[in-house]
Amino acid sequence: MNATATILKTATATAPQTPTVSDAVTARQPATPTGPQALPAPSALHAEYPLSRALGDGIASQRSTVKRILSGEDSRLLLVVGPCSAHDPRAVREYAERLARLADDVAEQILPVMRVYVEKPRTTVGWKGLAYDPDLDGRGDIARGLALSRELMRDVAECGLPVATELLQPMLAPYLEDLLSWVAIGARTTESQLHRELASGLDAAVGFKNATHGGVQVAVDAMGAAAHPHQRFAMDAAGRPAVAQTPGNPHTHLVLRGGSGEPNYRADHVRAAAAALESAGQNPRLMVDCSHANARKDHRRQSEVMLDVLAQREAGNLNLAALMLESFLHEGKQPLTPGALRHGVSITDACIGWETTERLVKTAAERLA
Ligand SMILES: O=C[C@H](O)[C@H](O)COP(=O)(O)O
Ligand SMILES: C=C(OP(=O)(O)O)C(=O)O
Repeated sequence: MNATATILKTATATAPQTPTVSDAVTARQPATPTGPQALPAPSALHAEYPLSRALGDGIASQRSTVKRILSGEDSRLLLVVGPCSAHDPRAVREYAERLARLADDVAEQILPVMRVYVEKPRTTVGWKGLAYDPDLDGRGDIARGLALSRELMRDVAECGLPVATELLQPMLAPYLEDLLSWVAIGARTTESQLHRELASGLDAAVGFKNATHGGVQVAVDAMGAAAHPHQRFAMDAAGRPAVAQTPGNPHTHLVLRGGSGEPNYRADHVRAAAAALESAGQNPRLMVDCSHANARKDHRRQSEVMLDVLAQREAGNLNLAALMLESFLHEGKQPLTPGALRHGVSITDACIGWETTERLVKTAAERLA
């Protein structure tokens, strides 16, 4: 019996109702070790899903627009928006089409960048994202996950939207990084030297989140580390282990996401964070993540956070350069129950639905006009 069969059988035996993938993951028995299985090299995936010259130029220009907003040369608001995780490419494409239309409507005030998050960092265990487990069944077909992720990001970029993702597994970056206009290093990895080194070699702007317990200094330190050149362990385009020399990335910023269930988006938090950045000689312009601990894990509170931040901006605090929203076609979240998934609903963190998103983004554009 292979490992998949063991996982599902265990879950069925222990759970009286339909097993979810999370059940399967938590009920997992020690897997029989198998030898490593080969993955395609980054160059193979690039050849299968190439970037046209026009798309490559478009992404280069989107990256520099993002950087200009973060440095204050462009006074628009950067808005990283989209599903918590991209579990269903069809629903993500549908969302991208809607967002691309909305982006045109608000282009004078806001630059929407779409979340296409194909890796999820987990607090303990759980589904880890499209790149790891595209079939949502715990088998972990990473080769297929990488291909679907690249194809999906390319399709989103083809809609004219800049693409954002969290980079979690440094080995995954060479497969996707040419498609990215903005990158997050998440709250669980901002303190990691590997992720700081990774950020130091990226051409896209990088947001470092404050730690899950709320500490902001780790992100300030991360910005300093990422601005430096590094020699890092890497994988070359042919998939061979290599030493990469990174140039250092001066285009990084802080993301306030709240910590230990407490928000940190209010004016006093923003002032304190900007002061910490300035005293470290770093860019004080930052992003507020309206979700996660800033919304106390309640997606309905994202609007409240966004409106508060807009009011701070109207009051003159231009350090508030960017916002993040977790939003999908439909509101809320659902358990990962194979065969019973609702279209366009998150299977990780709860999201606001499309109508609320559209209303909020249009309201923001009117207020910023
Ligand atoms: O954004 C997503 C989640 O907050 C993050 O991946 C952690 O999720 P978990 O606590 O459900 O594992
Ligand atoms: C995992 C995420 O955020 P954080 O690192 O803030 O938990 C996310 O934005 O998907």
